[in-house]
Amino acid sequence: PKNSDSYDYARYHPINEIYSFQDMLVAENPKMVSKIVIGRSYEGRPLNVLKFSTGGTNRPAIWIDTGIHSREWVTQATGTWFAKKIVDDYGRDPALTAILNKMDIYLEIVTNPDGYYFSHTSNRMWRKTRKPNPGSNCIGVDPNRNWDAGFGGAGASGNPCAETYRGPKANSESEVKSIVDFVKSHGNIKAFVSIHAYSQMLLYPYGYTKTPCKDDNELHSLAERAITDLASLYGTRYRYGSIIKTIYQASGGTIDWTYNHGIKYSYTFELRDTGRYGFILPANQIIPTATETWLALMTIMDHTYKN
Ligand SMILES: CS(=N)(=N)C[C@@H](Cc1ccccc1)C(=O)O
Ligand SMILES: [Zn+2]
Repeated sequence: PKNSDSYDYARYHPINEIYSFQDMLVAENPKMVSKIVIGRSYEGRPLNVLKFSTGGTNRPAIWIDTGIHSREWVTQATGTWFAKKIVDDYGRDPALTAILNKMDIYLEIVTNPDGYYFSHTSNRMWRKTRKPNPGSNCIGVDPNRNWDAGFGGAGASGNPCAETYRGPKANSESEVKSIVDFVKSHGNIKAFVSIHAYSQMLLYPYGYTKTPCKDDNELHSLAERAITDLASLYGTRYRYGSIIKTIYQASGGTIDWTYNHGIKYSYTFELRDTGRYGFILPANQIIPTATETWLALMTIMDHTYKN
């Protein structure tokens, strides 16, 4: 594609096309968009983060990641659509413009590049990273069990062959450690949204314990508003609540760590669908999914901006 207008958002793209989309978007919007490489994957691919900023230094920020589970292809596609939406809506949509005049947005679209490449070339259903596990023939760690939050507890596996293998220790995966280091060095992130698929859920901490997080009430009512706004477009229905109560117990999850690190507005989305197509969501649902999810994301970002 020649530019970000001719890029086909209604199609799934291989990793090289997403990477060139990122460079295109930066080249087209040099004042607002920049690309930060926060680290490298196990196989050496750059971990690219797009930064959307209208000025200032180290402004309060919102983090969004997609594709940490590589087979959840609608999420990387949605992240690509979000990137274009942000540059298109700044200066046009009053709510987004107000947010970007005061806050920065960081967006990591291909959060597990090795897994994403492997899901295109070898195994469409690949979920984990692609780092070999010493002493095992099985490859990969579940990057949504590798965080230092209830690490190693119930809701993750110690078996390298399991899809939910937690890894030998917290932050063993560079794809995870790179985000941890970025969050720590930035120090001013106010909202952290990690986007998965599928199930149609909006989840908040905790996954590793039934004990409600201290902001449970606020996070619950914000989630309710967000999924109501999402449903307003096509009627897509989401369940919402804490991870452990809404989906299942899971330890070492991303947003449990970000929440415990002080980022109050920590959410995980599980996008479409509820199992008819599952991870193999038809490409004609990419744009509807991205568009309805944007409404919920805007609700969360607006609340963050106002609080
Ligand atoms: C279908 S799925 N794998 N995206 C579901 C996802 C649920 C979850 C979300 C947040 C924190 C912990 C767990 C997981 O098992 O990793
Ligand atoms: Zn997932």
